[in-house]
Amino acid sequence: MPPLRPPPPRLLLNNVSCMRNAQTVLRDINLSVHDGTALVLTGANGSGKTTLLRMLAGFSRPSAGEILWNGHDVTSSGVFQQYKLQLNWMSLKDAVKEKLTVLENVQWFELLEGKDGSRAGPAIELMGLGRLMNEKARMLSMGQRKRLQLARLLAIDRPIWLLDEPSVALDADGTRLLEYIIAEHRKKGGIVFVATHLPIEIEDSMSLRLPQRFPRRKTLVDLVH
Ligand SMILES: Nc1ncnc2c1ncn2[C@@H]1O[C@H](COP(=O)(O)OP(=O)(O)OP(=O)(O)O)[C@@H](O)[C@H]1O
Repeated sequence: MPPLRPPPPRLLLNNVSCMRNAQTVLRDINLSVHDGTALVLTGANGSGKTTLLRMLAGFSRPSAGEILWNGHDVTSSGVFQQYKLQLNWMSLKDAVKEKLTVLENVQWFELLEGKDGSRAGPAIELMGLGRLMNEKARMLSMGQRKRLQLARLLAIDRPIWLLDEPSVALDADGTRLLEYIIAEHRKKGGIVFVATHLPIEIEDSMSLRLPQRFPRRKTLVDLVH
């Protein structure tokens, strides 16, 4: 019997580089990402974390190399239409509709997906916003808005999560909840990318620290130490 081959990675980054304004932001990134994987991206401000997430989302094309999903280039037009349905993107621009209630904000995303809106309530409850379900979103604090974004992730339920600074503004409880939903998502085979400056506990995660792009100059912080 021939030896069993490991399954091909769900996502493969082959020598991915990115230029911005004639400067190299990312150089030769290589990653194999299988179902259930979490990757924590760290690095100084401007090191390219969001840029990499945007490329993973297919929003921008690598200037060299390729990103393959099931062996197909994610930026090729036929593939992108399918690939984008796999993605749940969460960024600092939260796209929360201030005039809608918390519930409507989540249901609206679900309806855009062609779903019936029934997952919104349980997702909001899980994220600890049950008592605010019928409040207008403009009433929410920063951390509550973040929890609302996380409720949207849960309600839409796509396999690949691209999370840019997901724990900013969350309290300790909120961060634990975030860690919990990431763990549960991975148990179902979901893939999670997290770009962060804040500590986050994700069991068996891969980590990628992007190098500082420019030699560091002396800053005020150096002068006061
Ligand atoms: N739309 C753009 N056009 C040109 N350059 C850009 C654009 N967006 C980002 N950049 C540049 O790309 C580099 C990487 O930015 P990016 O936002 O990916 O960094 P980051 O690691 O996410 O930073 P931070 O920790 O501050 O969020 C920066 O030098 C930034 O100025």
